[in-house]
Amino acid sequence: MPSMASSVILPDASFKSQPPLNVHKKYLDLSSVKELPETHAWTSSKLDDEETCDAENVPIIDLNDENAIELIGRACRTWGVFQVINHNIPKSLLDEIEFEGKKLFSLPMQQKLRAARSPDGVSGYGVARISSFFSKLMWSEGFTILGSVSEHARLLWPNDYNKFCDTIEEYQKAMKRLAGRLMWLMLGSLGITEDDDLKWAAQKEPDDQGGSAALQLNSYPSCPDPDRAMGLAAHTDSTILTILHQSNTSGLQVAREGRAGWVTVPPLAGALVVHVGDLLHILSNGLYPSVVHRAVVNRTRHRLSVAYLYGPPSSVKISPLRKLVDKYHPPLYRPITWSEYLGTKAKHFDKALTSVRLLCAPRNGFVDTSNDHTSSTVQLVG
Ligand SMILES: C=C1C[C@]23C[C@H]1CC[C@H]2[C@@]12CCC[C@@](C)(C(=O)O1)[C@H]2[C@@H]3C(=O)O
Ligand SMILES: O=C(O)CCC(=O)C(=O)O
Ligand SMILES: [Fe+2]
Repeated sequence: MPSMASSVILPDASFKSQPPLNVHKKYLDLSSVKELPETHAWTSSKLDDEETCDAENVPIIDLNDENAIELIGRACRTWGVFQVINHNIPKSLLDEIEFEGKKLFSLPMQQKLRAARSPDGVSGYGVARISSFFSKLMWSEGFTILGSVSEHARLLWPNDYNKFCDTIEEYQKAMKRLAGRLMWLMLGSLGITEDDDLKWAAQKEPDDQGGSAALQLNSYPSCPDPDRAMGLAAHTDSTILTILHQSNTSGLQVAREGRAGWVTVPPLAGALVVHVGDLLHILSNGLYPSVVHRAVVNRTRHRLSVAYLYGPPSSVKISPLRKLVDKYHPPLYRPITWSEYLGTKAKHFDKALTSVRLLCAPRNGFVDTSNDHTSSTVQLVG
């Protein structure tokens, strides 16, 4: 682990009283910085060498389209990401969560640090969890909500947190419904309408299906030197699927399987971005690869995004769906729960999927030796 990581963890108790401003670069108030500090300067080659290629666009899918399932299937196989329209989430709710997010991040640093994520924790205010894998810091701040909203909101706004909580709860409820619907469309496109492996997901009532989720608010202040900064480094999400609402400022980029370069996902008013996550990659036995994505920053505009990170109940074992496995298609991943997977991700980051991969040597003489989950090639050995 980079040496910087160990030096940036503050004891939780130190924020409780009156923490000094800018205690450490990790909690630098980015919106007040006029010049990019060395701690946040990624080598320029990291950004420049990877030419962006916008020749092809991420698919936009109308959920009212009668061919929605097929279109989703194609998007999941080839991109791992698509935008959805006619998703029934009211524009007013998207605007409200954006407003509440902006309000949160514009609080003074001392106030945000009252809700700081503890060193081993998941929820609260802080830098991206994956920061510890990089020697440079990212140009962003985040707020993760897992479980009780009010617990954290109370720390931020001791006297007036109801509005924030109401908006978050309404958003979570609407997203849970949409996530369940999207998951069944994605599974449907794999030919799966019900499955013994997916009892938890059986949709009796739209509001009554058993997934769980985290909500991540991301803030990317305008940056004095955007070409050398990184908003959120390249990663895949440890989810079944993620629903991302990006404000009207672009920044999200995705990598496409087997191709060089980054493709920008342009913000489209009212549309939501859907990512295939690592757990769907596992469920689909690698047919729907999770999408590698990142966020870049810009010189003039502050950007906000809200990610609804959807997964199964935390202790349900996830493994390649039985219907997708046979003697010609052996299971490529071992069973794992969402919580175990998050632990694996925290330890192995981009090698997490590989670390749960089973090495298969079927009798046809092929062995899957790929040690990188972004590659689904099967190589001949011996
Ligand atoms: C349920 C999740 C999923 C987490 C961890 C935990 C809560 C916060 C999520 C994120 C959100 C930002 C990118 C990411 C990579 C990160 O650093 O924190 C995500 C991570 C993951 O998808 O692995
Ligand atoms: O801000 C974005 O566009 C990406 C956010 C993201 O990837 C995440 O929260 O997991
Ligand atoms: Fe992500």
